[in-house]
Amino acid sequence: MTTGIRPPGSMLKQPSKIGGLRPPTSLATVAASATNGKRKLVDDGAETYSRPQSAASLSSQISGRQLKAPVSKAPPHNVETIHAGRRSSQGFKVTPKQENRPVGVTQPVIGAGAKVSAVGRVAPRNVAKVGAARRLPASRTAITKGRAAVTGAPSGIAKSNQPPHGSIKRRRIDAPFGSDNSANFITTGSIGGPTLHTSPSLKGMSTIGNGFLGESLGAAEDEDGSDSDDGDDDELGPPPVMRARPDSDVKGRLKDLEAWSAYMIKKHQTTRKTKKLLSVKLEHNSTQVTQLEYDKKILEAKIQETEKQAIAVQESLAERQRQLQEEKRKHEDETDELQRQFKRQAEKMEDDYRLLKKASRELQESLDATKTSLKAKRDECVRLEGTISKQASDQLELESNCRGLRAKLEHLEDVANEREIRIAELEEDVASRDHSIDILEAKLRSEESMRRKLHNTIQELKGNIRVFCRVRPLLGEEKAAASLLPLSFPDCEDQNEVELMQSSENALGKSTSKTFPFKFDRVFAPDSSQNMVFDEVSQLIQSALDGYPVCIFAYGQTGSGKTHTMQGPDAISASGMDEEILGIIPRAVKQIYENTSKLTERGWEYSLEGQFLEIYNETLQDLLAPSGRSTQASDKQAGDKQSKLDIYQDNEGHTRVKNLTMVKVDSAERVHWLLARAAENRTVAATNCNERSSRSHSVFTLYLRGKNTLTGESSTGVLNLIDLAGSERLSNSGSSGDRLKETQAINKSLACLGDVIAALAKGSRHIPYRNSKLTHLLQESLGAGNSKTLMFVCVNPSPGSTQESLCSLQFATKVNSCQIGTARRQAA
Ligand SMILES: Nc1ncnc2c1ncn2[C@@H]1O[C@H](COP(=O)(O)OP(=O)(O)OP(=O)(O)O)[C@@H](O)[C@H]1O
Repeated sequence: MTTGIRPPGSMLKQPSKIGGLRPPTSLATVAASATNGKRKLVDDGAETYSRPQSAASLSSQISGRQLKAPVSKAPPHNVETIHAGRRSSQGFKVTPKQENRPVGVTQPVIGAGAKVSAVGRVAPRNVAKVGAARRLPASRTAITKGRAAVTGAPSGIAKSNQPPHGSIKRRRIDAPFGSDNSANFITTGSIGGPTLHTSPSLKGMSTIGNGFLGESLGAAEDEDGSDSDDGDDDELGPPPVMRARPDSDVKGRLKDLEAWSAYMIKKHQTTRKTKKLLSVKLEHNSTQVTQLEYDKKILEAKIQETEKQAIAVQESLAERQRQLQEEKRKHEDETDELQRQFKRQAEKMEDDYRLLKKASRELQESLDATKTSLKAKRDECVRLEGTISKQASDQLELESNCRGLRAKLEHLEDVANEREIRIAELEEDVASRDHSIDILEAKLRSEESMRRKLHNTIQELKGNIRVFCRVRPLLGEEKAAASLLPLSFPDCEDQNEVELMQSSENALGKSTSKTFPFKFDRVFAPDSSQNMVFDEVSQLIQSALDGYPVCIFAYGQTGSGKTHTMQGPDAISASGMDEEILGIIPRAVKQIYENTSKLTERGWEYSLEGQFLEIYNETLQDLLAPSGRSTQASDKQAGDKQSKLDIYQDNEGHTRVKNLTMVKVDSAERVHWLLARAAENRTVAATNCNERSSRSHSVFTLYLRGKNTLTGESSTGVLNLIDLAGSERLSNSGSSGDRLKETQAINKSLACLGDVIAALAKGSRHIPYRNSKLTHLLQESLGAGNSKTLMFVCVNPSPGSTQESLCSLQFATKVNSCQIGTARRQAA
C-alpha cells in the first residue's frame, strides 16, 4: 500500500487484546474441547437442549442459517431488542419464563454482521444478586479466563463441531451461573460482524464479552475474509496500476483514472464499513467502562462496608483485648493473692509443723517420762502390794484397837456432854457477870463523875491559885563560887518552906544577915527531879482534862530554871529525849493521852489542839508558824493585818488569838515536834536564843474537848503552860536602850499580872486584864473563880542572885496569899 491508509481489516486485530484475553486459536478448537461436555450438540452446528426450550430453539434457529447482516443495518440496543428482533426476524423463541424475567443489565448490542454471543440466562434483578453470582469463585475464574476457561473441560461447556462462519455457537457454563440451566449457557453467534454478547452477569459477562469480542473480532479478521481489510483488499484487489502512458494516450489514461476512481469508491465503502464497526466497538467499550465504573462503585461500597466491619471488628477486638487485659490483671491479682495465701499457709504450716514437731518431741519425752513413771509405779505397786498385805494384818490389829477406841469415844462423849452442861452453866454465869460488869461500869462512870467532883473539891480546897517554889541546883562555876547557899529548906516533912538568908554590911561595916522565911504550897529543893515536880502538877493536868481552865506559869529571874521546869533542857527536840529530864509540857501532854485512852473505855472521846506563842515587847508572835514564815515582830507591827495576832473572846467566852496557828495534837510525838518548831522559830527571831527567851513570855495552850458518847457529857478544858520572861528588877539590871525597853515591858506585864491577881484576891469588880497582853491572854485561866492557877517561882540558889530571889519569893508570896473564888467547871 502506497497510499499510507491503513486498511479497515487491520483495525479488527486490536480487539483480541480487549479484556486481557488471549484470542482463541479458533472456534473449532472451542467446539472440539467442549465436545466431551454434557451437552448434546448437533453436527450441523446447532445444539439441542432439553431446556431451556427457548434457548434451544434460538440456537437451532440461529445455527440453521448464516446470519449475514449487512453492516449498515442498525443493531438492536438491548437484549430485549435482540430477542424481539430475533423473534420476529430470526425466529427466536423466548419462553414465558424468560420473557417475564426482567433484565438487570443490558449489554450493548453489536450491530448486524458482527458475531453475536448471547447468553441465555436472564440477568438478576439487582446488583446484589449479580454480586452474589460473581462471588462464586469458580464461575468468576471460569469466566475471567475467557476463552481458555470456556475451552477447558471442567466448565462443562458443550460445543458444536466446527460451526461454520456466521453460525451461532452455544456454550454451556454450569458453575458460574448457578443451577438454573436456562442461564448456564452462552450463545455465540457469528453473523459476519463483531461478536454480540448478551449476558445477565455484569462483570463476568462483560469479561466474557470482551473475550468473545476479541475472539469474534479475531475470527472476523481471520476467518471472515469478506469483513476484514485483507478481505476487502482481496475484494478490492490490487489497486489499479497507473501505467506510464504517453500524453497522447488520453484514452488509456482516462481508463486508468476510471479504474482508480472505481477502486477508491470501493475503498471508501470499505472504510465506512470499518468506521461503523469501530463505532460499535467504541460504544461497546463505553458500556464496559460504565459497567466497570458501576462495578467499581459497588466494590467501593463493599470496601467501605468491609472497612466499617473491619473497624467494628477492630473495636470489638480492642474491647476484647481490654477485657482480656482486665481479666489478665484480675487473674494476676488473684494469682498474687493466691500466692500470698499460699505463702501464709505455707508459713503457718511450717509453724504448725514446728509446733507439732515440738509437741511430738515433748510427747515423746512425756511418754518416756510416763514409761519411767509407769515402771516406777509398777515397782511401787509391787511394793504396795507387799505393804497392803502387811497393812491387812495391821488392819486387823487396828480394828481391834478401834473397838477399844470406840469404847473410849463413848466414854469421852459422856464427858463432853457433861462439859457442855458445864459450859451452859458457865455461859449463864458469864452473862450474869456481864450484867454485873455493866452495872459496875455504870457505877464506875458514876464514880468517875464523882471522882471529878471530889478531885475538883480537893483542888479547890488546895486553892484555886497555888504557888510552888523550885530552887534549881548550882551549876558549873556556881558550885565553886558559892561555899554557902543562901537558901534553906527547914520543913523537910511538908516541904513547903524555904528560908532565904540575905547578908549585908551596916554603916559601921559590920556584916549582918537576915533570914526571910517563905511558905508555899510546895517547895522543891535543888535535888528535886522533874518527876517529883510533875507529880504535884499532874492533878491540875487532870483538872484540865476534866474540863477546867488551868494555868501553870513559871516566874523568876533569868537563869532560875523556868524553861527547864516547863519544857526541859534547852535543846529539846522532837527526836529522842530522856524522859527523866522532860519538863511539864511534854509530860502533861503524855499524861493527857494516857488518860484519854483510859477514858475511851468509859465513853469519852477527846480532841486536842495546841498553839504556841510568845509575847515580846507586848507583841504576840506565832511560834508554830510554818518554817520560814516571818515571825518577826516588825512584820506584825508593819500592819500585816492578815497575819496580825489579836486577842479576842469567842462566842463561848473563851479567849482566842486571831491568826494563830492551831495544831492538832494527836500524839505525844506531835508535842515534841511542836516544841522543836517553837524553839526553831525562837532561834530565827533572835541571834541569842537565851537572851530572847529571857525577855519574852512563851505561852503553850492546849485545848481539850471531850464528849462522852455513853452519858452524853461533854467538857472543854484549857491548859496554859507559860514560861515568863526574866523578872529582873529594872534598878538592878543596869539595862539601857533596847534592853531597858525590854525590861520595862517585862516588868510592866509582870506587874499587871500581880495587879490582876490582887484584884481577883480582893474581889474587885474590875479586873485589869487588858493592861497587858499577858493578862489579857490569860484572862480565862485567871478568871474569877473558874480557873485553877499554879505559879512556879523559880529561884537561883547562887549567892549573887539573893536579892532577885528575895523579890521573886516576895512576889510569889503575894500571889499565894490570894484566895480566888471557887472554880467553875466548864461542863455541859
Ligand atoms: N532543876 C534543875 N536541875 C538542873 N539544871 C537546871 C535546873 N533548873 C535549871 N537548870 C539549868 O539552869 C540553866 C538555866 O535554866 P533556864 O534556862 O531554865 O532558866 P530560865 O529561868 O528559863 O532562864 P531564861 O529566863 O533566860 O529563860 C539551864 O542550863 C538549865 O539547864
